[in-house]
Amino acid sequence: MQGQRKPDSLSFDIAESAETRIRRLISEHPVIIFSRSSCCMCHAMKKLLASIGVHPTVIELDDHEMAALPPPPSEGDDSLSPRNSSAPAVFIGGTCIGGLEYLVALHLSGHLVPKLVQVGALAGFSQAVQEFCSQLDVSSHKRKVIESYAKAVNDLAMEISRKLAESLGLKGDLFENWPIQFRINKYHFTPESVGTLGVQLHTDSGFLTILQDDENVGGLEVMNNKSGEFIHVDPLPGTITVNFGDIGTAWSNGRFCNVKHRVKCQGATVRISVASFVLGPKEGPVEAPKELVDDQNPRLYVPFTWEDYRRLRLETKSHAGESLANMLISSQSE
Ligand SMILES: O=C(O)CCC(=O)C(=O)O
Ligand SMILES: [Fe+2]
Repeated sequence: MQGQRKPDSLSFDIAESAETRIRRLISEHPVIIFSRSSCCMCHAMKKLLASIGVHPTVIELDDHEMAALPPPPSEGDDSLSPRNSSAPAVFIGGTCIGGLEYLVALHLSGHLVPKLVQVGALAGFSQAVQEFCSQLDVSSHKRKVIESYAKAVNDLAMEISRKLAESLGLKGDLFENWPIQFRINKYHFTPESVGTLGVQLHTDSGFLTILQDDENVGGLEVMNNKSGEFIHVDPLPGTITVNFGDIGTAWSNGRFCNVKHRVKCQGATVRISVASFVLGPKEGPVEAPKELVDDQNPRLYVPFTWEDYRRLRLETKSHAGESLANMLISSQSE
């Protein structure tokens, strides 16, 4: 076996020197930590990276191999002590960052996350959140607040969606990569606005919405589909509102009801709400799972993508779910 097989990612070829092996591993993994076994500093580094959504490769080395690690760039922060050769070291995008102190310092300076984005180590929603923050040029404190809010809402949305699917007898991570879009609504209501609509009657176009409504100022009204009457959703601090959108109705083969709602001004004041929309599948069409289709429940909608559906809503200016009728199988066979 010696020297014949090309070593795969984490394997160790006896013919490779410690230096060659380390160089190879550094080049193959965007984020990698070298550490002696059971090191609490390595654990702390892993925890810090995991809190940002990055799960580094960790390689355990013996003392001799640790000494062969390349040093961090010399222009590092002079206030930090030089790296101890037996302490763990993290490499990002092929560059040695150094030990725990250096990693924390990089994070506190706000440079860690952009570096992780740059080397492609942040996946899915984490990357989207980082790019969103970079466009707004927000401070590192605000970036952390947005990051933790996005992560909490993302986790909650996935948990609620999973439970809803379970309630229909479906298992698995069915909504794993479905994008989530955030919207912050700020209403500047004046005395003249009282009684007028801040948001016209609509359904949300996606699968599910998590709405964190203003804790003090009411105005959200939900329509009862049967009677056409409006129900006031009064502010209740510490709670969120969850409703289905059009994709929810199509995906569930008509079992989940998209909710018509609006916002009416109740007083001259500023009102703020944060809506997080679980849209639809990232790739491929929205389609009711086969378990939701049988003789009693024939398939209602043709497969369609969220983007196409959204375009149709915009083009036809139909905001309250009317476009779903165009997607009915019965309407297409006429
Ligand atoms: O501001 C609200 O309470 C509701 C906002 C809303 O319905 C939306 O953003 O889709
Ligand atoms: Fe809405």
